Amino acid sequence: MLLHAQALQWQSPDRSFTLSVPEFILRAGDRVAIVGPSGCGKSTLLGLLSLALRPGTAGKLEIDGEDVSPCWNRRWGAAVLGRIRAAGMGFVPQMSALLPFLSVRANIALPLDVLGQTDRTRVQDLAAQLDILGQLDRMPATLSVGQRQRAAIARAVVHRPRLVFADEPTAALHPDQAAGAMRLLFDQGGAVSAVLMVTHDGLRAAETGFSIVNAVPHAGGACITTARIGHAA
Ligand SMILES: Nc1ncnc2c1ncn2[C@@H]1O[C@H](COP(=O)(O)OP(=O)(O)OP(=O)(O)O)[C@@H](O)[C@H]1O
Repeated sequence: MLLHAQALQWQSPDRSFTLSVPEFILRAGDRVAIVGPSGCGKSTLLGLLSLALRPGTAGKLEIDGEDVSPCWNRRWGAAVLGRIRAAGMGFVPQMSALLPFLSVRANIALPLDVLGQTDRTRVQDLAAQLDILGQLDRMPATLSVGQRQRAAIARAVVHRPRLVFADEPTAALHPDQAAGAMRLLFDQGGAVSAVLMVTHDGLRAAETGFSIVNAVPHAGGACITTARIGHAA
């Protein structure tokens, strides 16, 4: 299993919202789309599973067979989590969050730089596939929202991570571009990687081949599990 979460919980600081994740499994080759109403905890789930948000004390999260839960409570933990993220994960944030002081090309290449990889043809290839070749040498502030979103998609997959997380990656795109971008995410890493996407476009996700998981909202929170798509342990 690439990722196995059990009994994870997250509570907002004011305790008004609790997300519970009884079980969530991503295996190599999985392509999963989370759908559900605004505010029900979809981004929070991505934050938890991508090691950006600290879960409550109970529960367990294994990445590639390694239990990372203890990292949250140890001094050395942040470095371990950082290494796992840098080498094995890619993330398309809801707001594209490109670094404003780097060109689009340098933004996309950033994960390669962090890992000490020098092959730049991949940056060019992804930019061509996402139709932003002409934007590579511009600064993020000069791009449209949709162009920035496509650059963020390229940055998330450029280092061929085994776990790709994407938070509404096509929200700002024209339907034709959205279809292409979703397909590109779907095709990333083939059978050795998993892609977990949050989207309000469940129809397109299903057409592309993603398995759909519904967040189940309830008073004061929501529950999200992959058990229902046949991944019970
Ligand atoms: N710091 C915070 N304090 C209080 N509530 C918070 C905080 N952070 C998040 N929440 C609550 O957590 C819930 C889940 O938010 P989240 O962003 O995960 O929802 P979402 O399903 O991704 O929404 P959307 O589809 O609108 O992006 C929301 O109801 C939000 O109000």
